[in-house]
Amino acid sequence: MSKPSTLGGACIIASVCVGAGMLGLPSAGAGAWTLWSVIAISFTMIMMTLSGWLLLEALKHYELKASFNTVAKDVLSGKVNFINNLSLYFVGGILLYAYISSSGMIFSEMLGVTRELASVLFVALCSAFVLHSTRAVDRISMVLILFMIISFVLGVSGLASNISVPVLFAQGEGESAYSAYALALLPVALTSFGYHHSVSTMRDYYQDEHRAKKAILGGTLIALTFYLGWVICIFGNLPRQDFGPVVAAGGGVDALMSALTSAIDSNSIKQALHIFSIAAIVSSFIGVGLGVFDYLADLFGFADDKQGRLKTWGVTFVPPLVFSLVAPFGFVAAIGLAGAAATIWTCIIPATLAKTLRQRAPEQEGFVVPGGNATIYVVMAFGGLTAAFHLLAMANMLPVFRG
Ligand SMILES: N[C@@H](Cc1ccccc1)C(=O)O
Repeated sequence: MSKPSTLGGACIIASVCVGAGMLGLPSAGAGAWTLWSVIAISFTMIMMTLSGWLLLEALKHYELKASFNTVAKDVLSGKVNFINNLSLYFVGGILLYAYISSSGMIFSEMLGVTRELASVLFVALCSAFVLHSTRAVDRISMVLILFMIISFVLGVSGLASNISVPVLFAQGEGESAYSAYALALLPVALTSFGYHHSVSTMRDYYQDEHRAKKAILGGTLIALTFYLGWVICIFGNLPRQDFGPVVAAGGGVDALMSALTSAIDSNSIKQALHIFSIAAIVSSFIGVGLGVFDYLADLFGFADDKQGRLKTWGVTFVPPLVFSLVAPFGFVAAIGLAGAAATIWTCIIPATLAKTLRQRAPEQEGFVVPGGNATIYVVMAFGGLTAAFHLLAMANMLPVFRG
């Protein structure tokens, strides 16, 4: 049997990363603008790669089939494990909520129906793939990814040819230095580099931590390239002050697209970007939906037959749909909140697991993340501070850009 290629695994990780987080980056980064957004996004990429590696290091003590949950159950106390599971479910639920809310807005405009009806139709149609089978999700994901790649290349290359360098590198003046706004970008950037439930899959796929490590780095590097290209192309076309209405509308993709639409003339670029944002939302909805679906089926012990799957479908999709119908709130706020919760199981818990297991087996054989215990503490601090920044921004205690 031929060995799986590193690039293949890197593509899996990249496709898990690319999603809602990426769509939220331009609105969340508008305050910090180009230079500080590039710094914040690149720094988050390094931290999130290290935290994935720490999880990989923790996994090396267990059999290849072991999952995140296996290690967490073995190492953590019942209470901490409960919090870990809760944060996993919370992140999945809030992401589904954000996808449903924004697709409701996009499709109500396209179809000329109410936002509520558009949301219900979207959930009914797209969750049907998840309800049917993993295979159906696999098939439709490939089609969507193809659409995403083509429309991204067409749209972004169109934007790239229109970049205005003075707009891109506009400098903050006097009191309102742009750097302070970078802190509020971190939670959204953290969400956009979330892939950690797939670390154990990578290890099992390569049967080797060192190759899995390369695939993870490759995946986060591909995602970083996408994100920087995306942010730079948008910031070079849409001046900072034009983000005011986008931020006021919650930073959703629909608002971003209508602002871009008035800033560019080419119809084909507009179409390509529109298709890209819809394909990205649908594929993330289905991908995250499947993850939550499998997780809840396992948690509640629902059977894998028609009736069991229908029950799992209900607990997975109905709560976020109801929330989005009764209380639709800003896209960027939801993605940031997802980041603030995701920090628990993507940074803090992986670092804790690696630390505990280094103490349990001090001989340090096999894969060890470089940097000693300093790496562990830096990742923990990054995770804790990022959650704190989101809470401070929510309480209006951090500078929040309003255009
Ligand atoms: N990175 C994904 C969301 C995600 C977060 C955390 C873990 C897994 C996935 C996105 O941007 O849509």
